[in-house]
Amino acid sequence: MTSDRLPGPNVAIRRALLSVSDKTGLVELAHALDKHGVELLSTGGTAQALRDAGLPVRDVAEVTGFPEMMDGRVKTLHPLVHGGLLGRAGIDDAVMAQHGIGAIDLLVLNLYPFEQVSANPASSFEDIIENIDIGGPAMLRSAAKNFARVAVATDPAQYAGLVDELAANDGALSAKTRFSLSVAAFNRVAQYDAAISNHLSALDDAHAQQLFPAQSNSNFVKVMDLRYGENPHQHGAFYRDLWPVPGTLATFTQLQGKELSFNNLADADAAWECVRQFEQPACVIVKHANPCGVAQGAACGDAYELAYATDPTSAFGGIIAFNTTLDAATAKVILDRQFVEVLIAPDFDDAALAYCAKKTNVRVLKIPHGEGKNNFDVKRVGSGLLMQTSDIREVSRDELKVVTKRAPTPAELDDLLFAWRIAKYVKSNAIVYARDQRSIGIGAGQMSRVVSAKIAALKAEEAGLTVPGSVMASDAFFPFRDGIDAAAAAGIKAVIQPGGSMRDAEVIAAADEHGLAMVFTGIRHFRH
Ligand SMILES: NC(=O)c1ncn([C@@H]2O[C@H](COP(=O)(O)O)[C@@H](O)[C@H]2O)c1NC=O
Repeated sequence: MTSDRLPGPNVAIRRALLSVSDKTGLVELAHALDKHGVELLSTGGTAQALRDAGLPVRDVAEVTGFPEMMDGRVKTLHPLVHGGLLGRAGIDDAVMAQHGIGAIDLLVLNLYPFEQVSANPASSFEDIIENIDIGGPAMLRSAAKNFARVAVATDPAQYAGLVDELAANDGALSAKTRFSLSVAAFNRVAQYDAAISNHLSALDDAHAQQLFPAQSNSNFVKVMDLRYGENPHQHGAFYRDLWPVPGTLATFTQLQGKELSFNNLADADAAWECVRQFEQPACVIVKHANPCGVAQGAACGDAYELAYATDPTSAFGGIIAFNTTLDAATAKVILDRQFVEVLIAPDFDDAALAYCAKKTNVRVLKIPHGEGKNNFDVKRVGSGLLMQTSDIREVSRDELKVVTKRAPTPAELDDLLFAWRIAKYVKSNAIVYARDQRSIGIGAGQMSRVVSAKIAALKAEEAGLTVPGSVMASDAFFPFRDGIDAAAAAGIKAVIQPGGSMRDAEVIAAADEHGLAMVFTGIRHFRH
């Protein structure tokens, strides 16, 4: 049942209760209500703010006959308040009259800032507990349950719409508005309770916060239904975090193109996360969640040409991401040359967009740069959830340990770090061949490392690229010397890998035999 089919008349707003922690927009809203002749009831600090603005307001304490007490722990928890919110028109009129309960038609309420206070390391445990709002959620639930007669606003962002509707409807609110406000209120209560539960259930006996709470409660907001899931017989939808991290995929704006699919979004995430790590203009082309070409160049066009040249066959129908503004010349080259599912960039020249507009099917996503990264990564397994901190570890030059007789040259070192950054985004077992800040061959998703190395060489050969002189990155250690032997046979000159195998000595000896330079990162980047 959709909200616009909900039966029910408009409700004239005659009496409102305002009780807000965040006083943004309060006075403006109250003035609008006052203009419509609405009686204003309010709690301590809110009432004071309204009085200071010259508005007529009645204290809830006067209505209930009880003072606010226990430092605000008890203010509105009273039948004269909850009866006023919960009483049903045409059903409870007699009992309300019998007990002198006046109907409240509008609740304007936002909650104690538990999320902000609990996230602040300077907050004491007592402060955090005092910021668990009790009366607020109780009133939100009462008003939201009774949407047939009552409207409830939980966020200053809703006020302007309310004021407009009251003006257009002669001081009344529609059933559709009341229902959508009710859903928003229940959502807010669910978010709030989830935040309290997550915080408290992550505390140990000394009240120190642990990384993983004993119960994990998540809230995601639907961005869109998708045509289908990973396959056409599956259903799909895309949700974002309540507060999306700046710079991540969920902050995208689709500027043009066909409806995004489940796989488009999964691949777009891989492409964007890989490309945004580079400082120079870079391009990443992704197919089936793996980069099939990555390069840095003087400008986005150069980067694209080099990335494309790694594997033109796989690039067909790919997701192409840039970390710089896409210019018109590059847009033209791409769109004239190849079929592309999604184009991603932090910005687009107007002329580039005009060119894209000629290919109406191409999805164009703008994702503004931002510093953020998701803190946690989750994966469903059966009726369970695997949760981990995200793989956001970068390896710096000084952390690299040279383990071979020959140390990498400065140019090899640059390429090793470049290849390492790509390997992090390639499904395991991942092998990346690279030279001069461009990928030469990528072997992904194999069950054995040596086969991934062979595939990387095969890809380079198919693309007509020369392997000799390239470097190799491996996302995890080589269990045997065969991977090094295969790489040396292909002409690889330097290797970057985590190290840590039982047979490291044998692997290092193989590298020395072939005159390779090899560095250990001490960090592994499995990606499944
Ligand atoms: N205890 C109660 O009965 C109660 N009733 C409303 N509140 C909260 O008091 C706040 C507003 O307080 P004030 O108007 O005093 O600034 C709102 O965030 C509201 O959610 C209450 N506070 C906490 O539980």
